Amino acid sequence: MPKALPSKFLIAAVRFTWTALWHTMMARLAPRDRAGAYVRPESQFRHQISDAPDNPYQPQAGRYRLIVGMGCPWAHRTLVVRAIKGLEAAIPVVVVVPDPLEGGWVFERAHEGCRSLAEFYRLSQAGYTGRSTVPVLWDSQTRTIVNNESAEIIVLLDAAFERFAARPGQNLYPEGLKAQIDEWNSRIYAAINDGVYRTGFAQSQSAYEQAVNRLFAALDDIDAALETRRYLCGEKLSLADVRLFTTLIRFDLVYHGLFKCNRRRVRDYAHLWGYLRDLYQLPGIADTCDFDTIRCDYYGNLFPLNPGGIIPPGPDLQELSTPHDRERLGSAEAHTGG
Ligand SMILES: N[C@@H](CCC(=O)N[C@@H](CS)C(=O)NCC(=O)O)C(=O)O
Repeated sequence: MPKALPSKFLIAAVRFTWTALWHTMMARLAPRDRAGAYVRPESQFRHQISDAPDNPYQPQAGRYRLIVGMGCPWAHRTLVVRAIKGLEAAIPVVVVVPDPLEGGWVFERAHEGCRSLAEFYRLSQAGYTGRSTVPVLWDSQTRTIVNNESAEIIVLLDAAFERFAARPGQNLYPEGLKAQIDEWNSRIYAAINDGVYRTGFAQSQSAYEQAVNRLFAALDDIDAALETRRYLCGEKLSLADVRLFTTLIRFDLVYHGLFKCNRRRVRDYAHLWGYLRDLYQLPGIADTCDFDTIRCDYYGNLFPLNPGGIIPPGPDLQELSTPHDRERLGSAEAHTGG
């Protein structure tokens, strides 16, 4: 005998309780404004590494550590720049993984005597109560966090470690293109990098619709722009491409399903799909992409978005390695010099 559906009283009670709990958990996971839109907290450690004489954080090989979670798109930016510049030997990486019960990051192996990233933040700044996010650029000499804002870490990795880079001269933020890169960055950040989170973390229908419309309008525009230029700023790779890449590479894998960004997939776009394959196939980049971890981190750990914890296996990403035919639009190098 098939079982009857639950009674309407049970359905009403469970709906009420689950919705209330969902809003409570979402409010912790994703702070929101009054309209239910996600508001990302500000990063709090904002020092620079440079050879300015009065700066305590001087460029040195082996002194700094990059702390990353392999699922995180913001941390992924720093790994991509590290790979493009050839800074693997100069700046070792320390990996953290999500702890589903604690709801935060923990070290794969205890680091500086800390098990969790939250303890590690407090080691750097006693009494720290903000979010313990990745990426973190850590100074092992002063045992302090230099910077925990990916947008700044990638600029300083590009500029400050030139003499330790295995591939020096790859300039991802050249003087002459700064204004153009900054313009792309602000559009891409709001509508796409943060936009997928604003879509997935929306706590009202109207906040969701606003974010998802803005996201796909931006993707449509960029797809059109990429018809005639190989990269966002023309022939040469720049930081704007790096910032777009780490969201695009996660798009069909997790944002399309889990974050309800499902109007189209990247692979449905005429030019974005070839562009993504082009970036993925640049030397060293595929090694920075850990698809299993991305899938597990998002589907397995964002409990309020996926309470059943089921992790889907798809999509098949083999095609990322197929020819993209974008060489015809220009060279694959970043700017050299200037
Ligand atoms: N603005 C930061 C955001 C970094 C961020 O939100 N990282 C997430 C992982 S994808 C995180 O560590 N979240 C932990 C938390 O919010 O407690 C950056 O770009 O560096």
